[in-house]
Amino acid sequence: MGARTDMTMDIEHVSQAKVFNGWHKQYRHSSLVLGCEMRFAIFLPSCATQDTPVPVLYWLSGLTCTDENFMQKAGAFRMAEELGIAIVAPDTSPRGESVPDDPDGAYDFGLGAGFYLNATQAPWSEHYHMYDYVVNELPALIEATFPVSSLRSISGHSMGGHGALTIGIKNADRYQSISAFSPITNPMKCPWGQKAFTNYLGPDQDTWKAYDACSLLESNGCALPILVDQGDSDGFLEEQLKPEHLQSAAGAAQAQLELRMQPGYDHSYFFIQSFIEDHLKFHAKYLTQGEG
Ligand SMILES: N[C@@H](CCC(=O)N[C@@H](CS)C(=O)NCC(=O)O)C(=O)O
Repeated sequence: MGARTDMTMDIEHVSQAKVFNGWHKQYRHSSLVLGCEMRFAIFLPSCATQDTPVPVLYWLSGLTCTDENFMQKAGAFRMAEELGIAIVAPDTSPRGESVPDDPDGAYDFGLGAGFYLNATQAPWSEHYHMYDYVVNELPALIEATFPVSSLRSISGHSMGGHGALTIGIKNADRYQSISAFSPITNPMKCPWGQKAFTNYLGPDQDTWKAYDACSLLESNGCALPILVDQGDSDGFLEEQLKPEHLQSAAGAAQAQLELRMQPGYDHSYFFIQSFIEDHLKFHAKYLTQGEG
């Protein structure tokens, strides 16, 4: 079944399940900015109606993920229902047979690894526009289709933590608050980021700064509150994630960053599940209680 929106786009209902009195639903739609079919998931708390629209937390997942990892593993719905917050989880890259992938099939580039940027280099530049998708196209579709308000916050994990930080820092007028679990904080200085940026953006590192949270803090500062949780037993911590770089950049920019190192936790959704309620309550302060 297709529900026609104001945006002359059809969205196709894929699945739904009642959870903690709210609803988890998946949809497929044709993305204009990505040039392919995309699937996303939404959790709608039971209080969401046309008369009482709810704010939305956008969740950006990490390498290899789809809309399903967070929704199935994070354990977020009991608290999202209690707080009256919708959660939207997009996919992590454009998808489909016409979308190019890493030539060696590696997990850290191409499909499942869109890095929430707009690629400028062929062949990636035809479809890989996850920045525009997350910032503009998806919220417009969500707000035209569901009983939600235009109050938004953004969070994510690993590559998605990089996405949440960079998108939030660059669009402080569109979001209320930013959080991240185990984010890639300084992609210009780590192997995952250097591989992705070289391929998607080309060799000129000046163009990389627009998608590097530490560079963006240096050039833009950040007016929004930021919460970051990082496990100290995360196998990617030193080589890829570098939270100390974010802390220095935030300090220099006088940004409101709370970085919490969590002893014994790794990079998995067990870690996210352990602290997701803190992140939901953090965002609720700015989404539903007018702080900020
Ligand atoms: N060793 C992993 C690396 C990728 C990875 O750790 N992905 C993280 C995000 S960076 C994730 O959330 N994986 C999916 C999950 O745990 O559900 C693999 O090859 O799949």
